[in-house]
Amino acid sequence: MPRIVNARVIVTCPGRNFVTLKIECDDGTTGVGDATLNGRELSVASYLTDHVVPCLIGRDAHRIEDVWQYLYRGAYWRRGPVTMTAIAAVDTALWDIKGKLAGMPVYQLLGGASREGVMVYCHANGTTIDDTIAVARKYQAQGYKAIRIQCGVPGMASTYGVAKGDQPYEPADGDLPTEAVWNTSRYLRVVPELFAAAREALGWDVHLLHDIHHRLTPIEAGRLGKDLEPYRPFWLEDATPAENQEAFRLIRQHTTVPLAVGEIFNSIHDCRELIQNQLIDYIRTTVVHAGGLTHLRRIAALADLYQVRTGCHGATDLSPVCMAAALHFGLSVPNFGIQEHMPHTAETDAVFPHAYSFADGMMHPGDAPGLGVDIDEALAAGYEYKRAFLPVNRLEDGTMYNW
Ligand SMILES: O=C(O)[C@@H](O)[C@@H](O)[C@H](O)[C@H](O)CO
Ligand SMILES: [Mg+2]
Repeated sequence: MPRIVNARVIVTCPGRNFVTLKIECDDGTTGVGDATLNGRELSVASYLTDHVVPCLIGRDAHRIEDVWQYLYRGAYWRRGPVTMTAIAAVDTALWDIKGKLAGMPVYQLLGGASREGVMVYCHANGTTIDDTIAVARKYQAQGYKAIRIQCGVPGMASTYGVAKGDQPYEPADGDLPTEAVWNTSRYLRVVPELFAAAREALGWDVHLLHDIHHRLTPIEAGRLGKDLEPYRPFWLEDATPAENQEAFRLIRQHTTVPLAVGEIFNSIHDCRELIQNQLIDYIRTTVVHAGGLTHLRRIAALADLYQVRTGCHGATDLSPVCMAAALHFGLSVPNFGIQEHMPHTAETDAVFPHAYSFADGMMHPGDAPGLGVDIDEALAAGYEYKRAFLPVNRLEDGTMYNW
């Protein structure tokens, strides 16, 4: 029986902060789990160091389900992004260990491959519509079959999803939260123009996605959905804040555009009504924030009953460890929809050597035993944590709004 003898929480910042849990067994086998929560990294690092790691030492690393239940029920204060990210890191690391001990890639342990590869979507963004289309053309030429398009809003200094200059897009951009300003009516005017231009330039053989990022009311989202129907979006994401899952009923009444939600969810309870009432088409929960592979499989199994497909979050503030785990999951899960893929920087990839690969619009986790990813601890040690907050967002009259 592989007994857990050590677990290290590694905080590193190769251009942006990542938190990784590395679990070590008495036979030397190790496993890694992503524990990164953008803007709240140290909360999870402390939760793991102070409240989880002491309870892991001496446990049987094979008992993934029992450890999951121990950490979930044993916390008493259930759920929440910090707790579920910490549990996810442990869960992911134990699946990595189990795969290594079995000599099999994790997707084989999850039931084997259900497809040849995992279709991914990338991000095309630009200050203007033309800039966005130019980036989208580049990705289309690289073979991506699905592209998320986001552009600046005329009259607004900045907007969600649009990088500054030629820097890679990184929202956590300040030692304290930067303040953005939002204007819904300007936004509602430019997005249909963006989609019209994108269809004109890119044609119909590419999936086009868009992230509203929690910024519309349900009826405004219904309006935008209606306006975009002629352009057949693959999905509209985070149309409205989803704490009130019922709100999506109103959007559904006004548009047939597929809806995706869930990157900020951390358990099945956040999405149960949305799924059971078929108020969404894709569930975005991901390995690192929704309790790991063990819980994500439960969410996907519920979604499958209601013809809801997966669309896991995959931004660059989720580490390559999460990306690897998501690809094993995406290769195997029956109701796979699509996987987000924002390529990490070379600096980050060097810290997290991995086996996953991209070709012809799809990714594959590789066949290395376990997850096929690790953390180079010596390299990681050279990148000191640098506090960074996600922005806040206000309306033009100063009212706090959703970022
Ligand atoms: O769909 C997405 O990728 C976005 O919603 C993310 O970029 C999100 O803003 C960040 O992950 C927040 O840290
Ligand atoms: Mg999003």
